[in-house]
Amino acid sequence: MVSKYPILDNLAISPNILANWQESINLIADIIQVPAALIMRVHSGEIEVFVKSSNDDNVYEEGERAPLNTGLYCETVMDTQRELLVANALEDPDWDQNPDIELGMISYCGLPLTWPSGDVFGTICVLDSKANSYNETYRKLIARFRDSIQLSLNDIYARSQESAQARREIQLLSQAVQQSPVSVIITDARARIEYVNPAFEEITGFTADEVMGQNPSILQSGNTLAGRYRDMWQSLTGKQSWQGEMQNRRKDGQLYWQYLHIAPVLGEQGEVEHYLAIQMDISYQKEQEEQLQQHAFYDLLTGLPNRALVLNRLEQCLVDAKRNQQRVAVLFIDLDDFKKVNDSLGHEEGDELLRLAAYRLQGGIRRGDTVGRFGGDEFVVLMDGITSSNDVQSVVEQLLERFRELFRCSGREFRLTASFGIALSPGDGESAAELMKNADSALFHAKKRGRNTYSFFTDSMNQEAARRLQLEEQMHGALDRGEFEVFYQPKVDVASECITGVEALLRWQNPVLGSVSPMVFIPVAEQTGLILALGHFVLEQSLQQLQQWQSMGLNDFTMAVNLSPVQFRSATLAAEVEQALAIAGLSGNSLELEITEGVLMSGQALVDDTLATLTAMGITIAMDDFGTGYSSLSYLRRYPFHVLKIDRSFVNDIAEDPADRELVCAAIAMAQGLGLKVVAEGVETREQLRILAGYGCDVVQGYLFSKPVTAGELTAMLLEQRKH
Ligand SMILES: Nc1nc2c(ncn2[C@@H]2O[C@@H]3COP(=O)(O)O[C@H]4[C@@H](O)[C@H](n5cnc6c(=O)[nH]c(N)nc65)O[C@@H]4COP(=O)(O)O[C@H]3[C@H]2O)c(=O)[nH]1
Repeated sequence: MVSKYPILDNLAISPNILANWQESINLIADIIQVPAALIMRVHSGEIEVFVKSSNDDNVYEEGERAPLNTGLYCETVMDTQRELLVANALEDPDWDQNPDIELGMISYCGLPLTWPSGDVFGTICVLDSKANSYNETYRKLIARFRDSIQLSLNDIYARSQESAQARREIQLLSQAVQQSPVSVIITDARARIEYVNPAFEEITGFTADEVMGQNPSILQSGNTLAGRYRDMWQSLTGKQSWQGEMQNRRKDGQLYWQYLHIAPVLGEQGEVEHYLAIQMDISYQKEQEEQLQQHAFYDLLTGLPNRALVLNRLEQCLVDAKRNQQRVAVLFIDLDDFKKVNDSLGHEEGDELLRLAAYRLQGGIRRGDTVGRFGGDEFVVLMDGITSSNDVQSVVEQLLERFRELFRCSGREFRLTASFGIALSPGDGESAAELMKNADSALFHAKKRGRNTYSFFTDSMNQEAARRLQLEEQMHGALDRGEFEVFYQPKVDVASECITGVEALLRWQNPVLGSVSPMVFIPVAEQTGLILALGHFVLEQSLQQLQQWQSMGLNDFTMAVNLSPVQFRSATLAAEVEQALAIAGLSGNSLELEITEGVLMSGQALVDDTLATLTAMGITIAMDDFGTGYSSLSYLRRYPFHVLKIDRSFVNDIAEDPADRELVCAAIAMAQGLGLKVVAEGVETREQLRILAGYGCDVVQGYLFSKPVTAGELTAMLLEQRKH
């Protein structure tokens, strides 16, 4: 049956409140002295005796229900929502038929009870078996009890609303947990699993049933450091939450990375009742991270630690070494002439060779030491736990030994050596930066000593490095400041002792460093790249000078200009020379270019092409410093040389040293056999000249005739010669 009022009869009334109401109803019955005081509760189509006064003569039974629409007093109260007072039903034609009369109840006084929502609860009422007008005091009393019951109803209603809200929230939360892509585990206080969500099942491969009651340690991979678990339990037993990364194992044995947030759930007394763990599978992120790490800290070509990681490890080694009162060695390694080999090999094979060199280094160091690649052909070895330099020396010698074996790459064999610079903490530096710098200086020194060797750092190298730095600083902008000047040294025909040519030699006069030898600044300019601008300057200046001399009628000699191997790496060299000749208005016949073995060793096609173009322009090509390299002879045959310049180191001792004499004699004979003109450098004495003339040397150059001089001085010399 549909109720005629909005009713809310499903809300439970707690036993506490019921007990309260019972007391109130008993009190009302006592005070007003009636056989029945009642709280009635409406249901759909019925009304229930909800609480009744417990006096013996009460004719109503608790829980007893009567149908509505039967003319009950209470129904009228509920209908009108007002107080009803019937003093004597028997005498009241409106009430003389009501069902309570049958129970002997002929008077009634009642008030409505409603929920705060407006739904009807029922009534509070008193009934008497005799006529009763319920004076003002009684009616107020009933009203006061009604108000108090009404307050309870308000409370019950509010709380029911709250718990309904809470229920809704819990429902929502549990749905969220169920559907969450994040794995959720709830355990009891002893870490036995009580709940896992579907994401857990999916990530771990375990079903909820399989893990119930188990410890989450079933997921452990054995790869997470014990310290991490200790750390976690320390937080949890301290009732703190913990978060971190762990590597776990799925049911099928596969490893995965997870980010874990675990928190204790505390009871009302503050004791741990559960643990709630949330896990995210971060394997993918981890993989990305590792890749980034790999890129950031490892060299892609060789897989060795890169500069950043090596420096990092060095810092760490230095801290440990200080604590243990031990030393750290830094070995700076550079592959000798790798550039040339690389140029002749091509990129891929060059890379392969670097990888092979990296393996050799790796195979020659002690376990625990670090080999890193600094870029290019530079490597670094870090050795800790060193007590003396002997420890390092034996390792370096072993490494040099490993490099003695030929490298095999693309079916070819290569000899590739390495130079080592060594610095040891704390003597050669306390910081990573200082040690690296000093190992680098030592390497520079080893290179200067002829490569394929090693040098320990010394203080004098420091000074050398400082000087080099100063040199670089001063060289910067020196060309624009006009600090460079081209000097000229005559070349003299042995038979006539006439000047048949001049060699352009660069001079640098710096306000801070004074006069700097080209032996010193040319290698630095080659390394910094400044040689390109310097080379261009010399070419331009010397050709313009030659043009001036020619315009003065001094035209029966050539101009020799030195070219650095670095200039030969530029594809535009031949064009540059051609342009300089054109600007000076000269033909190629008046120019001689002196190149060293270094240019040819790289063996690249570019060198062949450039030399061919230059020769085609009528330019004379001279091999400079003959005798100082190893393969000069084969190069002589292979390339289009016109002139051979015998290095002054052989000429120097020619009068005293029979071996040098032999060598020079053989060189001249061979050059002549190949149709080359021979120029001997560094002739200082008549005796040397006599010997050279005896061997058939064509031209000499040296202090005997003149040091390199300014253009003005040489003009005077040329004019003087013309007179004779
Ligand atoms: N002791 C002694 N030395 C003599 C004698 N006659 C000549 N010399 C020196 O021998 C060197 C000959 O030049 P180099 O072998 O081409 O050797 C040159 C050359 O390799 C390089 N260089 C000089 N100018 C240039 C340049 O413009 N470009 C390039 N790429 N290199 C240059 O620097 C080197 C040294 O140049 P310099 O100091 O001018 O030294 C010059 C010259 O001054 C002598 O009788 N006794």
